[in-house]
Amino acid sequence: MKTFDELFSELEQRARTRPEGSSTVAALDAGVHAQGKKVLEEAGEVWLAAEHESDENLAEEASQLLYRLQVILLARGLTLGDVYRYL
Ligand SMILES: N=c1c2ncn([C@@H]3O[C@H](COP(=O)(O)OP(=O)(O)OP(=O)(O)O)[C@@H](O)[C@H]3O)c2ncn1[C@@H]1O[C@H](COP(=O)(O)O)[C@@H](O)[C@H]1O
Repeated sequence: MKTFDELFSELEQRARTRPEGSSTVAALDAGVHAQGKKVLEEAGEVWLAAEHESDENLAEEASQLLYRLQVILLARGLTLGDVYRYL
């Protein structure tokens, strides 16, 4: 189990070190268009899970949306601090 901030630190490290087989490196290399599509896809899956699926499925879809959101932020070089200042 990890927190949102811990996941972001892990993804920053993946972006820096670019290990073989990392899905984050592949997602970063895919570009902003593909990254944005994934954000929308996972957001839709969260919505559908909230309307029709179990709590467990909703939690899993939410985790994927958080991951995809972090990827798109990271690709633009933003930090979580850049986002948190608006919360
Ligand atoms: N939390 C996630 C995470 N959530 C989702 N995903 C990616 O999203 C995919 C599932 O998304 P989809 O439902 O769209 O499935 P899909 O369409 O079959 O997947 P693709 O064809 O798009 O690869 C997974 O196969 C992963 O590639 C994630 N990939 C990585 N993480 C975490 O990120 C960290 C770094 O991971 P790596 O970069 O892979 O080392 C680790 O802590 C991982 O647990």
